Amino acid sequence: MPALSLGPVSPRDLLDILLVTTLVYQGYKLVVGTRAVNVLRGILIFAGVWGAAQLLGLVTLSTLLGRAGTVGLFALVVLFQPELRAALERVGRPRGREAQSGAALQDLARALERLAERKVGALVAIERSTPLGEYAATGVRLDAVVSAPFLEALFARNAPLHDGGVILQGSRVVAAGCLFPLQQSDGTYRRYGTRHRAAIGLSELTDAVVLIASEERGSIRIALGGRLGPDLNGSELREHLRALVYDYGGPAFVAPATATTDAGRGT
Ligand SMILES: Nc1ncnc2c1ncn2[C@@H]1O[C@H](COP(=O)(O)OP(=O)(O)OP(=O)(O)O)[C@@H](O)[C@H]1O
Repeated sequence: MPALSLGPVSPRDLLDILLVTTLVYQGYKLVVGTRAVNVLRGILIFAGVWGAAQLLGLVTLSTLLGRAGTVGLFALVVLFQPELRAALERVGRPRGREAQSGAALQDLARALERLAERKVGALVAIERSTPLGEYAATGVRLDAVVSAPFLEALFARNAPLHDGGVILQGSRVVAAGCLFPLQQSDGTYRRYGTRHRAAIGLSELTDAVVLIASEERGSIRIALGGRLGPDLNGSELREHLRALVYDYGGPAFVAPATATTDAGRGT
């Protein structure tokens, strides 16, 4: 059997390979940490079965999967419109935006602690890689330095912007009174109230770190990657904020290992 010859590899081929590799890696970075990663896995399985059907000459199956794939592509664009918009926004965003300062996180933790102690409900989303601009647009735009008294004032009962969520970008409060998407993909968190489900919902669609101070239970929790973490005390909250936000180097984050479900409700 003659040896397989690939011919000479030109600098243009190398550039081509390099660009495709970069494109695939950047694509991976865009979807990791969002619900799109599961869909990507589904697409790869689908493509695998389709490829195998073609190799084995299973004409009916491969035709069927081919047609379904074309329709599926359009369905994906409709289903993942928010993620696609966020991804394009992220690609076009200028680099070098303000980093999250340790002092802002300390203030945030202090505010959450005080609010939870007094059983005042609060919902705060910290932007990481996925831009939260579309959610900020549902509330009132602000551009304020993060400080504990300011955050406490925002969520104070009867304050005009206490309803809805606050969005932090770097060490600035960029919006308040924002509407987050409610979690609804499965029944795991159905028994939670809307504040918790809004936090889980946003964390499912983006890689934001979402903090909740519960009005009912006086507890603090973090929603991340579509999961709700356990109750946290002040020092645990600071530790999590340091790891998830301050030391955060990219989109590959780890969801809280001790995430709880309905079983944790009311404990
Ligand atoms: N989609 C949403 N986006 C942002 N905030 C929301 C959304 N839905 C509800 N909220 C906030 O949650 C509040 C209602 O919280 P609710 O008591 O239903 O939830 P909960 O999860 O039980 O929270 P808590 O433990 O604090 O009572 C609303 O007043 C509003 O401030």
